[in-house]
Amino acid sequence: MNRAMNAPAPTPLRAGTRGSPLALVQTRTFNRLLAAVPGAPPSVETIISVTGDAVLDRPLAEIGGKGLFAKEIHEALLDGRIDLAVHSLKDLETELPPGIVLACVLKREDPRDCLMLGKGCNPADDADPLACLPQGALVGTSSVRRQAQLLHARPDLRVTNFRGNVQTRLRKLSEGECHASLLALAGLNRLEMDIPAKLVLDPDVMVPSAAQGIVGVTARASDTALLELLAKMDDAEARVAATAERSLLGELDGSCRTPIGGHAQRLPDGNIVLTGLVARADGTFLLKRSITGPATGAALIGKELGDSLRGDSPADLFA
Ligand SMILES: NCc1[nH]cc(CCC(=O)O)c1CC(=O)O
Repeated sequence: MNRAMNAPAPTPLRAGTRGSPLALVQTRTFNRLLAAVPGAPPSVETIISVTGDAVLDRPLAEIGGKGLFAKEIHEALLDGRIDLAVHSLKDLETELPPGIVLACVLKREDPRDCLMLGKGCNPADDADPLACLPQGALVGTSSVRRQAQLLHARPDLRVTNFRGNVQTRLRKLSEGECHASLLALAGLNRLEMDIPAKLVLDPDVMVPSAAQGIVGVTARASDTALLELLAKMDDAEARVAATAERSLLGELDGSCRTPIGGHAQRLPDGNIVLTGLVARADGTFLLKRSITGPATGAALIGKELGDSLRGDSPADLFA
């Protein structure tokens, strides 16, 4: 029997995604990885337009934070308009709506933040990477986490709200609207974008956001066959880091106005070290702590570190 002629083609999976260039690249990467799983149906992208993408003139924290990007996508999943959704995991709330699960995470891109440098900034100094920013420099970022760490290290700096894509930022830098801008290296790498002058900041200079650089895929909890398929795509290393970092974030329960960082790394002995950070947006308070433990206890480690950071931070930083 000729299967190609008689068997119906498998129904393609509808992969929900935001329409931004980064979201589309990530979704296409997912589709390509899925196609390599034996027996998997094809997956086609379905763009869901979300509120967060339409409002560019105000900081995310002000217009409603993380939930803003995912809400419409969760609804599409629960309505059955899509079968799964591909997200930047750092933009996904730690507690997913009932009926939705984090089905798999993909191999992590570089989790570090990077400075896009404009006129007057010279990446030179080895000992102090931030020394490339001139005294009193104006830095564009809409992230309270990046702002807090910057101002804590360099109280002379000034921060201005800055969102938008890389091209917009490059233009603003070249027009002298500010001296430098901060963004996630993972985004640049995924878009295969190089920028004229940049400085990558190590996590001990700038603690990244929980799950930065990790793509996460959500699906309906009831869709057991699909969950089984997606589980085959789960990257164990990224899963451990995501579990530790998101558990830390969940325990801290900050509003999105609270600067919080979380970064897990694997040690040569197999344990993980999780670094967490809580700060005040103006940099006047900053607490950073690390904890080590077994990868199998990633969720517990995150919870313990979150507890400890919260216990020693001003209460008004938390919801
Ligand atoms: N908050 C927006 C966002 N969500 C994910 C990324 C980059 C990719 C990633 O971190 O996985 C970015 C851009 C940025 O923070 O510069």
